Amino acid sequence: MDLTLKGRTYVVMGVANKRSIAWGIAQALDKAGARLIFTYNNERFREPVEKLAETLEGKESLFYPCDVTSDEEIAATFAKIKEDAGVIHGLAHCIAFAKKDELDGDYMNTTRDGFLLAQNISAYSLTAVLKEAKSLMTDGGSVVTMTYLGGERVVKNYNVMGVAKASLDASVKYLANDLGKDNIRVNGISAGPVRTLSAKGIAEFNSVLKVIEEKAPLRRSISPEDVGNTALFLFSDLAKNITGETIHVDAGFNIIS
Ligand SMILES: CCCCCCc1ccc(Oc2ccc(Oc3cccc(O)n3)cc2)c(O)c1
Repeated sequence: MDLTLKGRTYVVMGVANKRSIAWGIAQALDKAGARLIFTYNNERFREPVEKLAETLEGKESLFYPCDVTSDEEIAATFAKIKEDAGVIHGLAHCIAFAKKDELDGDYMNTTRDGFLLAQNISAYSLTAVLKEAKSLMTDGGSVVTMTYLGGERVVKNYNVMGVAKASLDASVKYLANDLGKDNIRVNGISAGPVRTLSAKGIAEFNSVLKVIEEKAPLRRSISPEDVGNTALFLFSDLAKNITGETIHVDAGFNIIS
């Protein structure tokens, strides 16, 4: 029983650039010997992701477009992955979006469109992806998605994304229940603030990062590598009886008021 993923294949969804949490996860899985399959939202991301993948130890990475708002595209992408790779052993879902102007000010300003968009991309997409991906996990599997404290309690400005993360957190549990009989585990990682491309969409992000470094029990911020290491554990056999769980990788910030 160990942390090696040699001979296993994982899908990593949501690498945008070298600062992405998804890239931290990819690097950890690569170091553990996994073969990686990357999906990206649109062609704009294909080249940067392929360039990053060239720096990995593993040289058999595969790349596919996947706009998670399209059921047809998800089905087509996983059909191609099934054709090209056959079996996958897990999937990292690092995808979320909300309108920038709804990540600032009063939550009450959320529009019906903005609410549904955030739910569609940041929460339902995990269910939509697993509908297609589960049939490729014939050896069982492990699924990890990214969540945040703002879905458990009010974090200023996180607003509509917090409600979407609450929806994602509940989805993790219902999906874990449905997929347990197929020996597929579903867990969340609740990461502390990381300075990513996505974080740029949140008002006053920098001040939240500063508060963490001053108030978190461990008095420091976290890195994509920290998240990658926890994801590696959740994908490994060491976590074989953990499902429906969310692990906070946030220097302990979630335990304080
Ligand atoms: C006020 C909260 C500070 C800590 C936020 C930590 C965090 C950082 C980034 C997170 O991921 C996203 C992903 C998409 C997203 O929506 C965006 C991002 C950029 C532009 C845009 O129009 N929408 C907002 C946050 C996330 O879910 C949580």
